[in-house]
Amino acid sequence: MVKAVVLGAAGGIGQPLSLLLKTNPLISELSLFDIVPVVFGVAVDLSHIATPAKVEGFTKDNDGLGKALKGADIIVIPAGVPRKPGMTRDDLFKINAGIVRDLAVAIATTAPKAFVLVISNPVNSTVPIVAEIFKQHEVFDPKKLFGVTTLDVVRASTFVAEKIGDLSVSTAVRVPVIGGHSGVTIIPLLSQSSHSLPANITQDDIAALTNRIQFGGDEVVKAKDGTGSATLSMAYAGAEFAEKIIRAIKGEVGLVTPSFVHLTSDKSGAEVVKEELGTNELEFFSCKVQLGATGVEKILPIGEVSSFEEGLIKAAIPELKGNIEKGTAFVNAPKL
Ligand SMILES: NC(=O)c1ccc[n+]([C@@H]2O[C@H](COP(=O)([O-])OP(=O)(O)OC[C@H]3O[C@@H](n4cnc5c(N)ncnc54)[C@H](O)[C@@H]3O)[C@@H](O)[C@H]2O)c1
Ligand SMILES: O=C(O)C[C@H](O)C(=O)O
Repeated sequence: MVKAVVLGAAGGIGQPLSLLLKTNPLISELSLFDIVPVVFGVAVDLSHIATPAKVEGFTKDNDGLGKALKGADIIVIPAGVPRKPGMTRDDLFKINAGIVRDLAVAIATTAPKAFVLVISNPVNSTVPIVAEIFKQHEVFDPKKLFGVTTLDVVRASTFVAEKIGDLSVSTAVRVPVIGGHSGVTIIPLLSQSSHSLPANITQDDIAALTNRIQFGGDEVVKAKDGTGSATLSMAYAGAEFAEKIIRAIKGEVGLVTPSFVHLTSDKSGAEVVKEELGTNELEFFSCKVQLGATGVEKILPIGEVSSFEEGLIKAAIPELKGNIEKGTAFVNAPKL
């Protein structure tokens, strides 16, 4: 029995993500929470699909959030505002930081043992916010908190397959994307791609491909022209990541995926990554993570990278550090 919860379930990501989770036969209960009442309609609509999950919708009324979260195994958070053209993900902090903080408080008090998957931007800051709230409530388990960076991985697979000239290989293409989830903090390791790029590819092509993966979100924001950012591809990526977590909970071994996780100081493998990065100053980093039934089983080394990628890593560290500290300070700043 697996209970999954979507917070922000009536939104652009929330609705298709809830649809994909409803079609996942591993989920037995699906609770949908949003602040807008259309979430009830979304839940009724999905409840007619002939798959095992029992679906229910909740708003804030009558402690809906508490009821939605009760007994949750996995909680996915796409609640919050999306970008418009000209905005950075950090520009969303002002609104989304408070939304994510309040949801984290509810999780800490109602479902502290659940796996928490954060989609709301800016991920580099919202994940630290959740961690700090959990620390304050003494329920922080770094193995169970994930920033969802899967869309970067999905984009990398697609764009590499396009370069190869065969989209049919895209689901098999594996490109680790590490770092964070915004602009230069998104670090695709094309040198570690499971599928070789065409032999005639130049360093300029690699730089252009890297840039497209780093700024793929902007491509969608521009195309949607003021009406939002990636929703459908994000729902696909979120459902894929959630499925991996659920399969791991159910005992499947050997699942590896990049995710923005806490670099704990235990023997999880984080020490090796810190050494590779040449800094102890990052509390979070998107790493290749080996999943187990209790969450992050092992953080895998970054491994061998090209000198171009080494430059990307160096360039990402200061921005990532600032984003993480901003999230942490938001929770811990003294109240005046
Ligand atoms: N991690 C990623 O790769 C990634 C990809 C795409 C979008 N995003 C982010 O996901 C977020 C959502 O994007 P969207 O396009 O679905 O936006 P949206 O505006 O379409 O939907 C957001 C939903 O959140 C709900 N909401 C707002 N406050 C809430 C609260 N306190 N509790 C519960 N629900 C609440 C809204 O009512 C709305 O239904 C944005 O911050 C966006 O930047 C992240
Ligand atoms: O670009 C955005 O703001 C949404 C998301 O983070 C994305 O990568 O598509």
